[in-house]
Order: sequence, then structure tokens, then C-alpha cells
Amino acid sequence: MKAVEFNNVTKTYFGKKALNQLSFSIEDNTITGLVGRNGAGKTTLMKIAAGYLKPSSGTAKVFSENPFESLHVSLNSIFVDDGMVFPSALPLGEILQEGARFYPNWNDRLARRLLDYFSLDPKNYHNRLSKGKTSIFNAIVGLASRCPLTMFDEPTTGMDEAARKDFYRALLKDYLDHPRTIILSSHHLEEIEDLLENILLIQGGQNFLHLPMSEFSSWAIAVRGSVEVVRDILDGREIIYEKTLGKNTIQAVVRNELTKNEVSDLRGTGAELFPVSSSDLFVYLTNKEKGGIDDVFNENESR
Ligand SMILES: Nc1ncnc2c1ncn2[C@@H]1O[C@H](COP(=O)(O)OP(=O)(O)OP(=O)(O)O)[C@@H](O)[C@H]1O
Repeated sequence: MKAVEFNNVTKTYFGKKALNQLSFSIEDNTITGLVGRNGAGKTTLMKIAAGYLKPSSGTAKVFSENPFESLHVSLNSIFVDDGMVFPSALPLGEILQEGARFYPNWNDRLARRLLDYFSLDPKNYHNRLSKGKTSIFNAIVGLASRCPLTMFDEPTTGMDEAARKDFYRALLKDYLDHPRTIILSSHHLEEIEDLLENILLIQGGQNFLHLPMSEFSSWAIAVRGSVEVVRDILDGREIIYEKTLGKNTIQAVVRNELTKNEVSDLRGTGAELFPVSSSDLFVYLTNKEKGGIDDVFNENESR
């Protein structure tokens, strides 16, 4: 069953498209990593799925319903980000009690144990927490709600490394025991890739790639060798990324669909072929310039 379905969703802010004819669907009880560069539209997508925003055009469905102003979707989904607002008069312990009243699947034992583990005082107030502790508390609410659709938008902002690792571990353990649909956005793909079943990469508000994480990990291959040879053998293939290394050596990244002949030709010339990490691939795919930040400096030099 589909938990989330977007069909040609466009969201315009002041005449500018944050989402542009975005279509995708997410099966229930899966973890999807939502990635994209700054401003790609990730938060907008999640806010539409959470029912906070209405698409300008197209249709968004969550559990087969229009999420905007849907009580069913509100009760069964949660959107966790660093802008979560809680009643300022309530201490953390009482906020958790309210969570228990609102969310049907809320697990209070989990919430209290996590609060204790992360040394959060139930008598403290949300607006007095440090940046990292605020993210930890918000993440606890997201986990304990056990909502059938749980969305985390950059949940580890400000958390120290140990807390980030603990949070992702807690997320995985709780998901395995209580499967639900999780959408997780992060700019640190290397931190979350082991958790993910699928990856949805959006760029310019559009679906750029949506595939199982295992396919993404082997989607591209890097070739390092002499400029002439690499360019000659890869002629006609789309170069995703290219970097000059020294005088006569380049490293090029292409789709991992080289023929046996191309591979043996490359190896025959001493070229090296090696895998591309998911986080590097993400950067290469989403860079405007094929050479990344280097291109900025190359252009300046030639002026
Ligand atoms: N309330 C708003 N008013 C005007 N423009 C907005 C608003 N919210 C988002 N945008 C614009 O919509 C686009 C998508 O923003 P969004 O926050 O969804 O991106 P994002 O992928 O979550 O970015 P980041 O990774 O930086 O958090 C951006 O160009 C942003 O400036």
C-alpha cells in the first residue's frame, strides 16, 4: 500500500516554484532518505505531506487522503524539525503527557527512557534548551509518537556526534520493532545511508532519482587514467563529474553501465576503476558545474 503519493505537485511561493510538477510515491513501512541540495524543496515536500501546506497545483495523498486539514492524517503523521513549537508554559514531562493524549500509538515508556538517557530534565522547558538538546527532545517526540508516517527534517541539527549516532540507532531499533513509514531528510548521506531502504533525490523541486539505496550505491563508477585514454574510451557517455589530477590524469565519474570491452580497454591502458561513495555521488549529481567548486576558480583564472 502507498503511504504517500504526489502527482504533479507544484508549490509556488511568491511566483517562484519550490516544487515543480513533483511526482513520486512511497510504500508504507519503508524508510526513505529525502536528499537534495539547499533549497531543493525537501521541507516543502514534507510540509505538504504533513498537511501544513496546500499544493498550488497537483495532488498530494497520504494514506489515500488529502493531507491538508485532514484529522486522520494529523493523528497518524508527525513532522519533526527544528521549528517544532510546544506550549511554552509546559515543562518537557507535561509535553510528553500531551503527546500521549494526542497520538494513538504514543509509547510513553520509550519517551521517558529516552528523556532520561539523553539527560533531559522533565521539569525543564523547551525554550530553555540548547540547540542540540532541542533537537534531541523533538526527535524523542518523533520516535515516541510511533506515527504511521513519521517525517524527520534534518533531525540531528546541533546534536553532537554521539547523540547523532544514538538517535539513528534508536530510530533503526524502534523501526525494526514497530515498522512505519519514515521519511528522513539529511545533508549527511553518509550518516543515514545504512538505515535507508530507498532514496528520493530532489533537485529544483523535481524528482531527480528515486530508487532503492542498494541501486544508488552502485549507480556510478569512477575511472582514473590518462586524459586522452579516458576521454577517448568514455566518448559519448555522460560524464557526471570530472576532476583533473596532475598534468595528464583525470578522474571521471559515469553511470555504472560500461560494457565489458570498455572495462577491459580501460584496464589495458592502466586506468583504474573504482566505486563511488553514495555521499560523493550525491554531490556530483547535484553540482551545477561538472568540476564542482573547482570550476569557480578555473573560470576566475582564465579571466
Ligand atoms: N515561506 C516561504 N516563503 C518563500 N519562499 C520559500 C518559503 N519556504 C521555502 N521557500 C523557498 O522554496 C524553495 C524550497 O525551500 P525548502 O525549504 O523546501 O528547501 P529545502 O530543500 O528544505 O532546503 P534546505 O536543505 O536548505 O533546508 C527555496 O527556494 C526557498 O527559498
